[in-house]
Amino acid sequence: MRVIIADHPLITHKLTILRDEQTPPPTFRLLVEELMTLLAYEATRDVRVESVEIQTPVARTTGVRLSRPAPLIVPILRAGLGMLEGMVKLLPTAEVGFLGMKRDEQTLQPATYAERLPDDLAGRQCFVVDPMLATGGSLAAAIQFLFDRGAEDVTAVCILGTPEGISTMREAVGQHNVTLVLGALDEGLDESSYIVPGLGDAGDRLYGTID
Ligand SMILES: O=P(O)(O)OC[C@H]1O[C@H](OP(=O)(O)OP(=O)(O)O)[C@H](O)[C@@H]1O
Ligand SMILES: O=c1cc[nH]c(=O)[nH]1
Ligand SMILES: [Mg+2]
Repeated sequence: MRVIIADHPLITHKLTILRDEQTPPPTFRLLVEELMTLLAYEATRDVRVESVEIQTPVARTTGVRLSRPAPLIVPILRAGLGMLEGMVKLLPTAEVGFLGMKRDEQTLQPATYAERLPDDLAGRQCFVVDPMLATGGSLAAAIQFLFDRGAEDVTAVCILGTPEGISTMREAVGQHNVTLVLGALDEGLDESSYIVPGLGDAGDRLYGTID
């Protein structure tokens, strides 16, 4: 598994506001979307393209367009939904699948409550988005859904990650072709397995506390 940690002052600047407990939900939502767009630049570096010939007002030239089949973006609900628009903006022809997952805060096991994915993902480039890679259980379970459908090329994008989450992912990924893009690598987990320093519960900060 290839791990890319974004190292850019604009990302760190936006992350600092995102982490601040005083930042209200409307600003938080905007920043999550903007950070996704910045991280998408790294995450789509190897997106598949094909040549296309066009006529400019001056000359004929060869450019590229996104190859078919279109890439698949999979946000992990709830919090991943906050990143979807930022990714779709850069990949407007992409299709979108959904996974709904909730980490049990006692056992730390992810429970899947929604799944809407194409049956066959062979040959599709897949992009999974979720702001938080904590223990790694949720993201590992999510990419297993994709492997089970034949996906061979998966890029996961998280705003924050931990060394523990990366280890879990390495084990889950094995020899599959997976790239993990992080906005920042944080210190680790606290006694409740929240990311430190982190930003708290991303889903709650985006959409409110519902449990
Ligand atoms: O790496 P893990 O230890 O599995 O934790 C990370 C998961 O926890 C959060 O979702 P949560 O379960 O809080 O659901 P939510 O998005 O509905 O708030 C987050 O968005 C990840 O999906
Ligand atoms: O720090 C954390 C850990 C899991 N889920 C979150 O939303 N935040
Ligand atoms: Mg949550």
